[in-house]
Amino acid sequence: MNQNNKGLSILIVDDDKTNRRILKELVEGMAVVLLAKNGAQAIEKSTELKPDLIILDIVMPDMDGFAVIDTLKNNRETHDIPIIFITANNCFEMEEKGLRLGAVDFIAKPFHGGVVQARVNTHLQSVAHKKLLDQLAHIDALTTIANRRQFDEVLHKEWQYAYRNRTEFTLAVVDIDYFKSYNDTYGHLVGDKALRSVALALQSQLVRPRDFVGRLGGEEFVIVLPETDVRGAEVSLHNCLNAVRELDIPHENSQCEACVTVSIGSYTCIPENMTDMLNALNFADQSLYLAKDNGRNQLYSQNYKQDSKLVLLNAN
Ligand SMILES: Nc1nc2c(ncn2[C@@H]2O[C@H](COP(=O)(O)OP(=O)(O)OP(=O)(O)O)[C@@H](O)[C@H]2O)c(=O)[nH]1
Repeated sequence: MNQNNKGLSILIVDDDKTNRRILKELVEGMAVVLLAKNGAQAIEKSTELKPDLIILDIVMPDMDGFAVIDTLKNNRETHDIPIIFITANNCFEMEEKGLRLGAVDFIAKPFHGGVVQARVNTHLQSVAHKKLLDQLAHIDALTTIANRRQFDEVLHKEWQYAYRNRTEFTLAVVDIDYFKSYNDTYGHLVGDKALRSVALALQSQLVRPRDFVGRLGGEEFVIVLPETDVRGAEVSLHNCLNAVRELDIPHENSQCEACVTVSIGSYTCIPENMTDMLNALNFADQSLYLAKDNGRNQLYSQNYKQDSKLVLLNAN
């Protein structure tokens, strides 16, 4: 068993039961094994379960391996899954065709068990590395919460969801108060530590699975609350204000409290179209400006409705 590949899955596609069993026995120590006995099942399971690697037979009734790879490579959901062809019908033309269609490898039957295991292991290792790099690319190194890149992706996805399903959606921008003077007073390294604590305090208040907090940059964070109306958002965001204040990080030069606090600006709406996404961020920014202007350590909440009420909640 290769510990590095833990948590990965392999889909074995073969119309022959014995082949499926032998291949399963060969690779089951390396990853979770899924099985499909024809092309249609292979496509269904790939789309639904998103395996990390597919071992695909070429000659199968109804839909052969070439048709399967063609379908998977043309689907945005599955086109990145690496595919290894395995076939008794092996000749250079078949191998070339398979590789040109996007397969990462080609194994001829009858196969040698050790060779199959070594090749599968190599591909699983590169999947694991890719996943790790992908994770790192979406995390803010200082605070360990999501970064700007992940925020952009989440915002796009959740905005689209809210637009399609006509659900309310809240976007909030959070900014640490008087952080320049915090750095000037305590030094940049202590400032970094405070940034980390604030990030984790915000994160601790977001309990629903799709709630999201990320660092936009500097001392600014962003919160996405899908399927959340203005009232629900105000409760969560007020909790965020309190959680930061309750960290009780001394800030002797803050002009609003004796500890580190944040101001939050939010905007709640049901998206009217896909292009309004940036306007929502502008509205949340505008709310933040108003919260700062009104004395900091508070939430300023706006919503899209005609009867829009502007809410100011002090943290205390
Ligand atoms: N320690 C630390 N400081 C940072 C980081 N990124 C940005 N900052 C600092 O955050 C401060 C932000 O200052 P300003 O934009 O003037 O805002 P502020 O002093 O918080 O004032 P208000 O937002 O108006 O309350 C600057 O001094 C930046 O250097 C970081 O990664 N680490």
